Amino acid sequence: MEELQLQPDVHTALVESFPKNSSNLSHLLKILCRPPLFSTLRINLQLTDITTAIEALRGVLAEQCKLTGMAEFTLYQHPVIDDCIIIENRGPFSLPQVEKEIVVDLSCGMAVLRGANVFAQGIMACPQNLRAGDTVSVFSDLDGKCLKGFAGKYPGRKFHVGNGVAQVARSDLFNASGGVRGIGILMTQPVYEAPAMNDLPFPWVFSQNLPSMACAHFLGPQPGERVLDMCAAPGGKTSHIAALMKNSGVVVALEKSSERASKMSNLMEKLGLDNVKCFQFDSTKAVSDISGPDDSPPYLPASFDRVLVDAPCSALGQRPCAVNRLSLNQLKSYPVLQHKILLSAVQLVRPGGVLVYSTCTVCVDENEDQVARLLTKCPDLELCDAPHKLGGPGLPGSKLKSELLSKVQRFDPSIQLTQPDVRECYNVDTIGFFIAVFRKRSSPDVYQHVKSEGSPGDKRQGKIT
Ligand SMILES: C[S@@+](CC[C@H](N)C(=O)[O-])C[C@H]1O[C@@H](n2cnc3c(N)ncnc32)[C@H](O)[C@@H]1O
Repeated sequence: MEELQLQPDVHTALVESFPKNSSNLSHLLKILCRPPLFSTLRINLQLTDITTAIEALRGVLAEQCKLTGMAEFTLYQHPVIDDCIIIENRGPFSLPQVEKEIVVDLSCGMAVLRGANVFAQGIMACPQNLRAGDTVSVFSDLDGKCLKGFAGKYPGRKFHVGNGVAQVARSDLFNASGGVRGIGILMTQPVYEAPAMNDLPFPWVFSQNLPSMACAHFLGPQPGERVLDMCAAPGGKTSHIAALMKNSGVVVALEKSSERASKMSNLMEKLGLDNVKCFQFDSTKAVSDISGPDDSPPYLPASFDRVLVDAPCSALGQRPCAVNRLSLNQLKSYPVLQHKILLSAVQLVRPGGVLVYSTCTVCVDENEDQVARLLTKCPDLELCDAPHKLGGPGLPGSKLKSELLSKVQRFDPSIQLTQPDVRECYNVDTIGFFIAVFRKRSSPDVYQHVKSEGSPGDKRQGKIT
C-alpha cells in the first residue's frame, strides 16, 4: 500500500484544513500506512521493577523467536518515561510469495503488520486444499469485500503482509460450528517483524503506544487525589493513572458506551485496581449543581484534582492504517463533541488543577484549533508545558497563537528524523497523536460552590464545608 486511503471528500477536507506551508500531508498519509518501527510496553512498577521486567520479557520474546525463526528483538527502558519499555521492530522486507494464498480481513492484516499472528477468525479466504503445516502467503483484503469461506485466489484488491505456516486445515476453519479459534497462521516471515504482544503472561505488562503513556505522565496524578477520566474505555489510560496513584485515591472513569464501559470495568477488576470507579455515562452531562449518589455522576463543579479528556476523535493517527472509511459527516462531528466534553471538563477540574486533552488524530480542527477555541472560551485556563518534551510543536498556521505552539505536543511520524541513531527515533516514529496540558486559574464567580481552597480530596475528608 502506498498511502492511507480516505473517502474523497474526507481527503479534500483534510487537505484544506492543513496549513499550506506547515506539513507535507501526502508524506504523512504514506507513513500512516506503515507500522511504527517500535513497539512499546507499559510496566506497572507497583508490581515489579524495570530490570526484572526486561529480563522476563526478553525470555518470553526469545521463545517466540525460536518458534518463528526470527532474530531476537532488542528491548530497553525509555530514558524519560520510566515505566515504558521500547522494542525495536524491523522491516519492511521484500518477500517472495508462495502458491497458497490466505486472505484476512483488514483489521487482522493491520494487526499482522504490528507483529500479531493470524487468528483463525480473521481468515476470510484460503485454498480448498489448505492443510496444517502448509506454507502460505497472507494478504489483507483492502475493500472488505472478500466473503468468508472464499476458496482459491481472491481476485479483489489485497496486499501482502507476509508468509507463515498454517496451523489448521480449511475444514477446521469454515464449518457448521463456526470454525476453530486460536492461531490460524503462525507468521514466520512478516513484511514487518515485531513481537506478538497479545497474551504476554505477566500481570504487570500492558501493550500501549508511547504517546498514550505520555498522557498519564503529563496528567501527573498523585496518590490520594481525585482524578476523572472522561472518555475512558477500553481503559488503557485509566489503568495507567490508577497505577501511578499507587492504587490509592479515586479514579472516576466515564464511558458513554455501555458495552465498552462494562468491558473496562472487567479490565480494572482483572488488573486488581480497586481505586477505579467505572460508570457508563455521557461526559457532556457530567457536571451539575446536584451530584449523583455515592460518588456517581454527575458531579459538582471543581470536584476533581485532575481531569483527562482522551477524546473520541477521527483516529487518523492510528498506524498502520491502509483504509479509513470515515465519512465527512463523522469527521465534522468530532470537533463539536470534543468541545462539549472539554467545557464539562473545565468546570469539573478544581482551580489550580490540571486538565489534559489528547487525540490520536492528525487533524488540525481536533488538535491545535480545538485548543485555540477552548482558550478563547475559557480565560481561566492556561496552556502549560508538559513535564517532558516528547512530541514536536503544534502546526504553524493553525488557529493556535504561534507563541503557544511549543506548549502543545504533536506526535507527527512524518517529520524528518534528524537523529542518526535509530534508537533516538522512538519519540517520533509513533502513531499520530496530540496532547495539550492546561492548568485552571482561580476564578471565584465561576466556582461559587467551592467554599475553600482545599482539594476535592479534602472534601471527602470533610474539610470543605
Ligand atoms: C479515544 S477513546 C478512549 C481511549 C481510552 N482513554 C484508553 O486509553 O483506553 C474515546 C472513548 O470515548 C467514548 N465516548 C464517546 N463519546 C463520549 C461521551 N460523550 N462521554 C463519554 N465517553 C464518550 C468512546 O466510546 C470511546 O470509548
